[in-house]
Amino acid sequence: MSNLILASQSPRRKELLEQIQLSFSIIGSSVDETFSPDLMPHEVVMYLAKKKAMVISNQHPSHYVIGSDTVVTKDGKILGKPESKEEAKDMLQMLSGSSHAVYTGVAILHGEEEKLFYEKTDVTFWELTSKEIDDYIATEEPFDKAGSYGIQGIGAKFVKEIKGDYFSVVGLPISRVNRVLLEMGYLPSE
Ligand SMILES: Cc1cn([C@H]2C[C@H](O)[C@@H](COP(=O)(O)OP(=O)(O)OP(=O)(O)O)O2)c(=O)[nH]c1=O
Repeated sequence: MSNLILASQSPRRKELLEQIQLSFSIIGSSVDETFSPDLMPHEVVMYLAKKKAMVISNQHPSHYVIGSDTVVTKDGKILGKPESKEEAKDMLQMLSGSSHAVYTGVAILHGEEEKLFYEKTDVTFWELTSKEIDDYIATEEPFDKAGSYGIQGIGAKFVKEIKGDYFSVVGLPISRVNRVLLEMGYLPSE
């Protein structure tokens, strides 16, 4: 087993980490993703990232374990994954014709050592018609994604502008993950 573990069930996070040619194992971590309403968005994503990583790190303390979490924020509201078509529609209507922020938190745990960080990316959407939103929801792409869209998929056509790390919007800020692994003294091994 590789000494690097991605604690995630997200196919996107797997693809992103593969993109930078790190060798790693995957152990999905399912945790209760509820959080205190007093937390700020950056605190939420780091808290949940750590929770996901911790479950796996406790079982593999000699490994470097990466956990991550992504949310969208708009007008002070934190948007996670939609649970229904109605919720997806509400979220996309909220995002239409304006800017929102995408926060991705990352936790890298190595025994007692821990690094937590987050990236904030600003995304601006074109004005969307009700039909565009309905047609998009019918593709089912929104359902496993924070904010009800995927910038890497059909949702790309809604995006007018982005400021910050694209990969963080997809679910993992890979260049920063790589930097932090180096800082922690991570050396790849098979
Ligand atoms: C905004 C946006 C989010 N997303 C995804 C990234 C995350 O996978 C998902 C947010 O849910 P998360 O709870 O962060 O992650 P997950 O449940 O998919 O995976 P795991 O907890 O096992 O690591 O939304 C996109 O794929 N594209 C986008 O443009």
